[in-house]
Amino acid sequence: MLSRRRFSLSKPHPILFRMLMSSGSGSQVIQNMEEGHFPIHVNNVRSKLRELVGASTNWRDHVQAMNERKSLHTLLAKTQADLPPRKMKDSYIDVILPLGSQPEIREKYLNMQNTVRFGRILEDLDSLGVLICYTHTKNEATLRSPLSIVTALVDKIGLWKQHIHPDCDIKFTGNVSWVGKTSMEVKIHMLQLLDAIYSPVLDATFVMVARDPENKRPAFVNPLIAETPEEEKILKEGEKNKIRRLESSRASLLKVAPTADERNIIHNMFLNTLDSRTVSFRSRVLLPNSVWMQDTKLKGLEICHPQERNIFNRIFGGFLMRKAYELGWATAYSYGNSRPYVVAVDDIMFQKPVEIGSLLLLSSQVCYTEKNNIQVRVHSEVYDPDTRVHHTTNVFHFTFVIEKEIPDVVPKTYGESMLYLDGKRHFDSVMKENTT
Ligand SMILES: CCCCCCCCCCCCCC(=O)SCCNC(=O)CCNC(=O)[C@H](O)C(C)(C)COP(=O)(O)OP(=O)(O)OC[C@H]1O[C@@H](n2cnc3c(N)ncnc32)[C@H](O)[C@@H]1OP(=O)(O)O
Repeated sequence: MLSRRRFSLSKPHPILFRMLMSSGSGSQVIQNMEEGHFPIHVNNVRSKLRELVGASTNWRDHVQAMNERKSLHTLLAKTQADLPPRKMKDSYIDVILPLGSQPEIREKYLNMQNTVRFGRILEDLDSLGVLICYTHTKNEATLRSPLSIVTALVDKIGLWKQHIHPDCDIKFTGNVSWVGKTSMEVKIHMLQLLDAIYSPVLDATFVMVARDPENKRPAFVNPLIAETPEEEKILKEGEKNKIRRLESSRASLLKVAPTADERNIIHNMFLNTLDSRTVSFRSRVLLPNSVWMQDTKLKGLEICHPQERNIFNRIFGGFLMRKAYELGWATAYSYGNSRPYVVAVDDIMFQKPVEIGSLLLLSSQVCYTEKNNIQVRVHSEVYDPDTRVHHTTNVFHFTFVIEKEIPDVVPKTYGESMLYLDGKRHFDSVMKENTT
């Protein structure tokens, strides 16, 4: 079988496009194009979402809009079996981001290196993932949806390309790929028009959760049925993904001790950094070409203004991802002294909603390095200055690559060693994914 090496610093592999087209997602793309689906302009995704939940366009009307949503409680299903099953193609959506054909929208997406701001793409992926779920759960008989659909997890985003061109059209396609009782897995593909052909840029898997109109309790979503053996396989993969997520949560270093191999790695690093001139466990020295993990940190603060709200009057998940990504990118940049390129994003768990008005503290650090790869972890928490209480809202994991040699990051404390091992687990899973 061909190696699906998702990302390298070399030119994109021409075979990738054909592979995508021959995989489940690709044939879905062709099938739906043939069935005459018209793409939605990216600027219309948010307005569609606003209409679906009846969100206010002005902040001053948000309380009234939320009160109106309460009456939608009666539309919620009592059991999942009360809802009609849906097919994968029912939630299929094409969205166009016409950077090539509509130059006026480029500005928002442009970075200093004349490529596309990946943080903006994260925002679009998040809104699109939610719209796909609303399409899956749509009840033609009602204008408004009683569901509040929120992002629970960015399972993974793997990039096929190093550069995203700022002047070529982009297309997103996606559909619901697995359904639980109240949660939905969504797969999204992003392609860019180069030399008259759409080539893959990235693949993303999100998990969205449906809640009642007030976003207080979980709410049932329509079951999903497979129509073809290919779709059956996608459904089974979704089930496996759910099990994998549970297993990795059980094995979290916050809950259980590291494995024997991992303990060896940490102990060897500890021995390598003991000062041979003193007979002390406390005197530590860095090997050449390495950096203490504690010296790799960058921090940021965001005041969460209403402008960044989502349709449920909380802070938009895509905005949180953009801010975390940009801080993570700057962390990798200052660590490697050279422009980093994102390879993968994985396992971003949205643990708690961020309320409007919160002070959001972002803290980023390099937690693992291997060859010219940098694994960055960004922790975000909200802080209430009145009570001085902190709450973690998200942990973000980004994998970057740099075009030159970088120093090794070295943990000093036990806590940092756990961050190192967690970073290594994330990096290894990204690499495994890239080569299978
Ligand atoms: C107004 C103008 C605005 C303009 C437009 C703006 C842009 C448009 C914006 C559009 C909107 C953009 C979007 C935004 O901006 S959404 C904003 C970002 N996201 C959030 O704020 C979510 C914060 N987190 C939470 O609220 C809770 O943790 C949630 C609700 C997620 C879970 O809560 P809780 O833990 O209590 O849930 P439960 O125990 O009852 O389980 C319920 C189900 O959830 C499944 N589950 C849970 N966690 C995970 C996980 N990590 N991986 C996989 N699955 C997970 C679980 O298996 C179960 O599934 P099932 O077995 O039932 O199937």
